Amino acid sequence: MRTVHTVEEIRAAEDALMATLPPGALMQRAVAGLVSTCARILGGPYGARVVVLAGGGNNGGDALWAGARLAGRGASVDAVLLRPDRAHPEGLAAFRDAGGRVTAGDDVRAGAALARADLVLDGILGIGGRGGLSDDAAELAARARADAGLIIAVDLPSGVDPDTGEAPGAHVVADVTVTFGTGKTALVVDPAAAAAGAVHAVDIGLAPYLPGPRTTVLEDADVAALLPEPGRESDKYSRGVVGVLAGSGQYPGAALLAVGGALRGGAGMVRYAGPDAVAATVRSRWPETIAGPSVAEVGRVQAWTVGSGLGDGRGADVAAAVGAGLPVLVDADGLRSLPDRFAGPALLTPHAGELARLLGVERAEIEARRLHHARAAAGRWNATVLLKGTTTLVVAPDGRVRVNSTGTSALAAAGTGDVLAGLAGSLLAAGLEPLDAGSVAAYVHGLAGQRAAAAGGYPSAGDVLQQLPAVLGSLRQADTAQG
Ligand SMILES: NC(=O)C1=CN([C@@H]2O[C@H](COP(=O)(O)OP(=O)(O)OC[C@H]3O[C@@H](n4cnc5c(N)ncnc54)[C@H](OP(=O)(O)O)[C@@H]3O)[C@@H](O)[C@H]2O)[C@@H](O)CC1
Ligand SMILES: Nc1ncnc2c1ncn2[C@@H]1O[C@H](COP(=O)(O)OP(=O)(O)O)[C@@H](O)[C@H]1O
Ligand SMILES: [K+]
Repeated sequence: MRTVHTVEEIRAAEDALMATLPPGALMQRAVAGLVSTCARILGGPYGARVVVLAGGGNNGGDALWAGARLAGRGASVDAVLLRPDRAHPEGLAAFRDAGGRVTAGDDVRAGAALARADLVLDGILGIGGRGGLSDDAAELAARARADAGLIIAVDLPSGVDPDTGEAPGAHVVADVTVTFGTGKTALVVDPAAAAAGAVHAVDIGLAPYLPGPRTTVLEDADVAALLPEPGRESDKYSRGVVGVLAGSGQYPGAALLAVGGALRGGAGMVRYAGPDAVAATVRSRWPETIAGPSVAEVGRVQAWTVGSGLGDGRGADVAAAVGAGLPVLVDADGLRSLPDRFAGPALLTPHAGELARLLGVERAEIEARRLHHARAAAGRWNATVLLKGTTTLVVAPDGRVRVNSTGTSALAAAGTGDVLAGLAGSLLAAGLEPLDAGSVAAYVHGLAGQRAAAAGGYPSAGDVLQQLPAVLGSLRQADTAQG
């Protein structure tokens, strides 16, 4: 599991750790990790042309120290100081001692150095940054992106907001970010995360001083441990019966995909509530499905998945499923019929457009502040909110956040959301809490998208669905091998 902490938590942990170390030792740990990543990426620093962009704080200090070390190993290094009056004194002295050249940001030599750089180290702002670069820094960042070979951001790409994942103004767009101690929200939540590139973490010994993380990124082993495992005594009821209220005459495919997602996700049984014609289509593909005309008449279930492709005019059925006192997942058209607040476990699965409609804001505003708005909806409806997109977020009303790392644009195909709704519904029915059900489903769904894409061409939702057993099988196998 990868952890994410707030700037306040990181600063408190750094203070506690630094109190046990000689002055400057913590920064040297960070610098050692940064230099070894740079050296590895450069294939050896000897002869490389490096430019350090250094702001006036400790982030600039890291970059200047790293520049000094790289110069000591034969690199040709220039430092561009954005705040010459506040440059990190020890870092700057070490840099000069190692033979590095120093220029001011407005010097023409800065542009020339960037134009021939193999590597630019972005040390303009770190966790002290408030988001948005000043005009001179923005110009250097743009030149670096246009002209230089590779940009490595120190701790995080300068100009993004560390704690929100928002990018409110100009910012560095890095190829790689070398981050220290723990993850930051800006490294996992878009749009900021898109500017971080590949993230390498450097252990500086902070972990014992950090609190339990509110935000995490699940990995294979975490997901495998959370997946329900049918035991010898299991029957179809204990594995979980999922009620599916999805699809319509207009969108019968949504019913097929949601039922398929639930069955392939491990449900012991699926009960489908809907019109006879759609039910017949569902049963021709999934003959094991039990069907009934309405939520009230379909029989007992352990959780409901409602809304995918449902169309208009089914509000009473949605209300019946939501009011059944069971865990419920609400997707797509079901989101038009939400109660004032949920009293029991609930998982809402909007994409940005649906969340925009729910909250009465523009879609662009949701995309710019994804975590903020997912949190707002989770609080407003007392429900876990899974906000779909390039990086899917799952936010519980108590403030815990899971960020999905397996997303792929291969999932950008009609109907993949219906598969996700069925899959997550099966996990709710198996007894997972909404945060676990949503984050495990998003993870597995992303891996299925990757596998489907690897098989070639442009995968359809059906192709993604078809990969679920293989994904679940390999996660379980890895878990068994580890355990
Ligand atoms: N502590 C440790 O032991 C370790 C720390 N480490 C490193 O230190 C980094 C944090 O360093 P930091 O706290 O000095 O802040 P940093 O990000 O360099 O910003 C400097 C100043 O810039 C300013 N400023 C803010 N926003 C701005 C904007 N938009 N545009 C222009 N200026 C802006 C603001 O000053 P102000 O303007 O408020 O006076 C702010 O204080 C951390 O990310 C990691 O790299 C590692 O070495 C591990 C050990
Ligand atoms: N560019 C992308 N990168 C990663 N995942 C994506 C991307 N575009 C879409 N997805 C995923 O694809 C699924 C689409 O779901 P949704 O928007 O509900 O579509 P539909 O209603 O057609 O099924 C979601 O899981 C979403 O996170
Ligand atoms: K930086």
